[in-house]
Amino acid sequence: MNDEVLKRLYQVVLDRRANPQEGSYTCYLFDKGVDKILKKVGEECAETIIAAKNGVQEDTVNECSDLLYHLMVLLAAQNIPLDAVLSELDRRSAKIGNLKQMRVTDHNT
Ligand SMILES: N=c1c2ncn([C@@H]3O[C@H](COP(=O)(O)OP(=O)(O)OP(=O)(O)O)[C@@H](O)[C@H]3O)c2ncn1[C@@H]1O[C@H](COP(=O)(O)O)[C@@H](O)[C@H]1O
Repeated sequence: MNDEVLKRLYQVVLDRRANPQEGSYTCYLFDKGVDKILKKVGEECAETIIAAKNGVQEDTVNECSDLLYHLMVLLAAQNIPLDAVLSELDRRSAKIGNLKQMRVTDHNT
């Protein structure tokens, strides 16, 4: 396992869209359209909340995984590269890291 897994999953999702395969759940979602994909994102989000509230870590991990997969399908359906989200997260972590560093520096002067 490594942190490239989301990128690989996104590539598989793109490949399913370009090369439809029988029995593929991803193709089924693309066929149904964006409203179905959004419905699934909403369902998986709600299931994640319920699992977390119940406090069973294994269930929460499973629901978060379902949610991330469906988010990958949503990004692909909207023609948004995964890198757009990863870059935004990267930008925020640099910005927030800088802000924290500035607060520490202010505090020490
Ligand atoms: N990560 C996933 C993944 N996570 C969840 N799911 C599917 O998401 C569905 C969620 O279950 P639900 O009970 O909510 O939905 P359902 O009743 O099956 O179907 P709906 O009619 O409600 O949509 C299940 O069918 C799961 O199999 C996934 N399907 C595929 N992937 C990845 O996508 C790749 C390609 O899969 P295929 O497109 O199926 O070849 C796989 O190798 C995996 O890496």
